Amino acid sequence: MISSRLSAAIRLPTRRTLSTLPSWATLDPSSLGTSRTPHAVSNLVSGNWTASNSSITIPNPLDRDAPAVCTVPDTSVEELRPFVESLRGVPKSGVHNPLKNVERYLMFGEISRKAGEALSDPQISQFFVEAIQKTVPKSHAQAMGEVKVTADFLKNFGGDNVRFLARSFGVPGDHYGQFSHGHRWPYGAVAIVAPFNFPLEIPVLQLMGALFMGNKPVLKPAEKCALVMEQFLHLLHDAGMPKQDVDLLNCRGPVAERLILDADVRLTQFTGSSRVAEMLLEKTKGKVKIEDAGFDWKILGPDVDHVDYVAWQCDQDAYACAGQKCSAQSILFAHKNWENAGLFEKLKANASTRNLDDLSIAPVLTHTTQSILDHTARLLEIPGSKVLFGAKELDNHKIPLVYGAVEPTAVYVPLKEMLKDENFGICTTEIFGPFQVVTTFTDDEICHVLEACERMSHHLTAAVVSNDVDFQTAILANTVNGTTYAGRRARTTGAPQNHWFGPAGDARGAGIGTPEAIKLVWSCHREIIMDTVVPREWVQPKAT
Ligand SMILES: NC(=O)c1ccc[n+]([C@@H]2O[C@H](COP(=O)([O-])OP(=O)(O)OC[C@H]3O[C@@H](n4cnc5c(N)ncnc54)[C@H](O)[C@@H]3O)[C@@H](O)[C@H]2O)c1
Repeated sequence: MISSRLSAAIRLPTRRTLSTLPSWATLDPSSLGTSRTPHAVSNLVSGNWTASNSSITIPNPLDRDAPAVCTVPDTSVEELRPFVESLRGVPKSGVHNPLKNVERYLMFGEISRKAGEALSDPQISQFFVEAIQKTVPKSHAQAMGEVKVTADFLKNFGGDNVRFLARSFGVPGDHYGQFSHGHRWPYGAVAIVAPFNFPLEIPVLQLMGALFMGNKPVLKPAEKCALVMEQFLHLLHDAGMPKQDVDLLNCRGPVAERLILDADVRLTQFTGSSRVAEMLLEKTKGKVKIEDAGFDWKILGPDVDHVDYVAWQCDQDAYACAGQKCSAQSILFAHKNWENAGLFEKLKANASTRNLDDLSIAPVLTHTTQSILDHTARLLEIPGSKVLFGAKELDNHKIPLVYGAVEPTAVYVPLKEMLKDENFGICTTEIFGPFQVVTTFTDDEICHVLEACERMSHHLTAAVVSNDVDFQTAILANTVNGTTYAGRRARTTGAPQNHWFGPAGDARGAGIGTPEAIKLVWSCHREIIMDTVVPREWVQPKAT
């Protein structure tokens, strides 16, 4: 039965007492999707929690017969005025900058430290794990990983580390009294549009970056998981963040777009599909930094070793979180030596251990079962292609029909066929689910593998699984993906707080997580040239 599965996977306490809930919480995650009166998520604008005239009901993603998980404000364009006024009240010079309200750098260092400590508290981390799992089902380990990365990120920016983000530099001038300073300057009113798949990590890392650099952000989370960030804002307020510092807008996409245009938002950081990214870029005339679709490749080089390890990592990269990571392994190029070593059988065996009971496989929230099976069928029209495993609906599930329920799937396509113009597009289309394309190559075909990487449209993550330095260097030197792992343990997934995560090869690309990413996305360069001393002996020269 689904209900017993759910409680096992999510580790629901049978009964939660008030003392086990954080003092700031406005919901009990264990009651989400079980209560006939679902939690109603609120908006936050200019420091006030508000409701909208109508709401969106978020179904229980694991059980179509169960009560809704929550309702989310369906804010209409007519209700945007307070949000527009809040953002229009923010000067272009931001809420703080290196010359204004500098004490706020320290204030955010302290908020970040406290929030990181809070999120590391076992009761609070479990609160967020459950809230994540109820909205975007994923295994306990994956949900806990998301919470831990977020907590570690927040702890990284405690103390003076927020002000260090705004570190300036100076260069001596041409004459006495002249000196130039390069500063990191905020944009003022900014927006963050976040996707559903990491309900906590992606919005928190971008939101804090925006705040650290002196901006006032409005956050628009994905509808399906909005309750997670609603609760996190309560945590931030408890950690000392003024309520006016962040607005939270819950609405459908086009309404958020209206706000961004009407409030003259100076910069939007968008994470989500390429379709929406392109549309927003066009409407805002380019004032968007994007983290969009990931079609991520892994190349297994000729040097075969540690086959079990590599098979395990391939399975995790393709199917953890039901493949709903933008960094998920979308295509595997395996040297023939790996096929001969039995890699594909091991991949199949690993995938077969995944099940709904522990959420090692889970609902797909942006494709239906039929659309994934249709995509598979289209790939199978390519000569020589075949199903390695999967390509079936999950057994015995109650996932709502608007979502997808498919087994971990791998479709083999011959490399030469893949490269044909009529096939390349479909072979390199991101399916945001437990789905990958697999192909093989020989030593003579490395150039074709590189050609495939060159022709792909998105360059987010990649992995070169090889300790053969010649091979590794040839691949790394001729490709561009922004976050690329190399070596026997290389993976495509992994966006911890300690390294850059983001695309390369795209002038509009954003990054997330590190000081470099924060500075790049959330501040611009301002040069202030001090020129203070007119020489006593100055004589007016001829006009030029
Ligand atoms: N590159 C990355 O770091 C990264 C990370 C996570 C997800 N993704 C990508 O996100 C996609 C899946 O996420 P999704 O289904 O939530 O994406 P999506 O584009 O459907 O939605 C993302 C957000 O945009 C909002 N939105 C929709 N239309 C809008 C509009 N016209 N104006 C403003 N906002 C609008 C949505 O409500 C949501 O909050 C995948 O393609 C995945 O690869 C990328």
